[in-house]
Order: sequence, then C-alpha cells, then structure tokens
Amino acid sequence: MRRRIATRYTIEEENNLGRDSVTVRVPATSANVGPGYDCIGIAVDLWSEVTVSRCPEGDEIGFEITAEGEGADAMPKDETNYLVVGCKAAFDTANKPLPPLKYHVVSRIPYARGLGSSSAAIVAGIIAGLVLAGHRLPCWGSEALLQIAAGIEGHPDNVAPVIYGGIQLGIHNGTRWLTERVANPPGLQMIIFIPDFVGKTSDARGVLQDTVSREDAAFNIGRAAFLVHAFETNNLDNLRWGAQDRLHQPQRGSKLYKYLYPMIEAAEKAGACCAYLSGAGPTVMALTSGAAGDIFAQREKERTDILVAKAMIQCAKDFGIDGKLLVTNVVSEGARVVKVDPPFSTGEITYRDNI
Ligand SMILES: Nc1ncnc2c1ncn2[C@@H]1O[C@H](COP(=O)(O)OP(=O)(O)O)[C@@H](O)[C@H]1O
Ligand SMILES: N[C@@H](CCOP(=O)(O)O)C(=O)O
Repeated sequence: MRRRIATRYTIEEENNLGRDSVTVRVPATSANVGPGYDCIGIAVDLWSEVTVSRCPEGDEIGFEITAEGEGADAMPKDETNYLVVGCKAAFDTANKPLPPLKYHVVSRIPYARGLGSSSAAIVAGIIAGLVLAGHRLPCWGSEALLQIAAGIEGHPDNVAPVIYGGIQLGIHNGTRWLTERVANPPGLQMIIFIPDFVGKTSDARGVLQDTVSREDAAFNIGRAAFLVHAFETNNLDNLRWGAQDRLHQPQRGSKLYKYLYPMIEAAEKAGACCAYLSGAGPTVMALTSGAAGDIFAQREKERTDILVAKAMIQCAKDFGIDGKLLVTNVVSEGARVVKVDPPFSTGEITYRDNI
C-alpha cells in the first residue's frame, strides 16, 4: 500500500526525504554516430524499466536482482551489475551507506548489442539511488548526474543521451564532462538491424589501434562538423557524408563485423540518409527521413523505412547472420522516474504519471 509522507513537512522538505521504492524508465542509445567516436550519441525510443526497493523489515532474502526480457539470464546478478554500481555511486554521493535493496529490471534494450544497455543500467541505478536516498544533485551548469554516470562508463556518448534524450555531443574539458543537445530533425526514423550475437564493448575497444594518422584525424573532424551541421540545418542529404568515419568502423568492420560496410551500402542505396555501426556493434543503425506523423497512417510509397529495412535484412541473409529488424524513432526525452513510493505528488501539486 502506498504511504504518504506526513503533512508536517513542506513540499521541498518532503521531496528530500528518502523513498521506499522507485521505478525509473531509461532509453536505449546509439553511440559513435558516424565520426563521433566516444562523443556523439542519440537516444532511441526503446525503453527499459527498473524498480529498486528497500528490503522490508524481516525479509530473509535481502539483496536480490531479478530480470525479465532482453539479457535477463545473462546479466550479472551480483554487485557487479551496473544497476548496483550506479545505485552505490548515488548513495556514496549522498554520503549514506547503501542499504540492502531489491532490483527488478524489465529489460527491452538488447543486451551487449551496441544499444547502450550498460549505460542505461548505470543511469537507472544512479537515479534510483538518489531518489531512495533522498539526495538532490545540482544540475544547471554543473550537471552532476552526468559527471557520475560518465565517470563510471568512461565516455559520454551513451550516458548523455540516456540522461537528457535527443542527440547529444559530449566532451571532457580536462576537469569535467560537458554535453550539448543538437537539433533532432523532425521525421527522422531509426532502422536498426540487431544481430543475434553479443558484441562486448570491452572486446570491440580492444581491436582499435592507439594512434591515428593526421589524414584520418582530419577526415573525421570534417565529417563530424558536417554531421552536426546537417542535424542543425535539417540538411539531411549531407548526413551521408557526415556519417563517414575512419576512427573505429574500418577496424571493427574488418576484424569483427564483415557485414558492416555491405550493410551500410545496402541501406544507403535503398534510400537511407546514412548508416553506421551503432556503439561498438554488432548493431547497424540506418537513419531515414520523411516520416509524417504515425508511419502507419502514411502512404507506403512516401516511406523509405520498408525498403531500407528489407535491404538490411537481405544483406544479413547474404552474410548468414540472424537478427531482428526494429523500426523506431529518435526520442527527445531522457531517463525519468515513473513511479515512487511514497509519491512526490501532494494534494496541491500533481506530477506527470501521478508520481
Ligand atoms: N544491468 C546491466 N545491463 C546490461 N549490461 C550490464 C549490466 N550490468 C553489467 N553489465 C555489463 O555490461 C556489458 C554490456 O555492456 P556493453 O558491452 O557496453 O554493451 P551495450 O552496448 O549493451 O552497452 C555486459 O556484458 C555486462 O558485463
Ligand atoms: N564509444 C563507445 C560506445 C560503446 O557503445 P555501446 O552501446 O556498444 O556500449 C565505444 O565505441 O567503445
């Protein structure tokens, strides 16, 4: 049963009290957009939900992680799970000991496929921990949540869009992580081929050389500028050039994912604005434009998603790779609390979803 916090507290005081249970929704993300290795990422309209609750008094099981959906069996069920790592970081920040907690994940983000399941878990854990601990972070100008999350993950291209949604440009300025939102052109769709096999980011980072030539660096700088300009000006024809990369795709393509360049070529030939390796792979992401409102209400001859999807599926077949094809959108909103006990809403103020 939902308990309410006694009315002797002001709303501000009440919101800073710890909670018993919280549910956080976190989006998938597509990092390394084209040349944006370790810095440009996009939030994907595909969400997991994590509930973290304090163990009730007298509970004999104590700490527990349960999961359903994508990667439910494979994900760690001990303190190495990023949900716990994130939650612990939040309690550390609040200067409070981590209490025994129960974690339940409804996982819809494909596990270790290049769609940011690990960053989603880190951010969900941090937000859940902050709410349970009743601790508020400064955000405007200092973006403390980003500092904690990127500090754990080591790069901002997944965690920034998980937190803020949309298309994010993240850097480290030597002291702290910064991220900025880039315009999300209306009608952009994501056509995503997700192979059935796992590709761990740690392994895929291992195939990259430590140095790059001046020519390749210049190539990527120009492409990254073109990419951001294309998003900002809605000049989607330029995404084709803006998504080209020499920093990680050629290495990962030749050593790990032979289908990568043929699939990019097939998607672009079928009408995609661009295609690239999502995160560290094995997923391939194609972006198409022209979705007007709900795509199912749009005339098929005006849609490119079906042709691009078919071309990517055919390419996977040619390479003997099983997988699934998902069509979804860029999402402008990031992680959020969807349920909390006791709730934040009072008799006076009701928050979205009545949380
Ligand atoms: N809650 C979690 N969800 C997903 N991955 C987790 C979680 N906790 C720890 N991990 C680790 O993160 C790895 C997945 O991350 P990664 O290889 O970067 O792929 P992804 O692209 O899905 O983020 C797993 O192999 C696992 O070792
Ligand atoms: N910049 C990182 C991105 C990893 O993304 P993921 O979704 O595969 O975890 C890298 O290339 O290693």
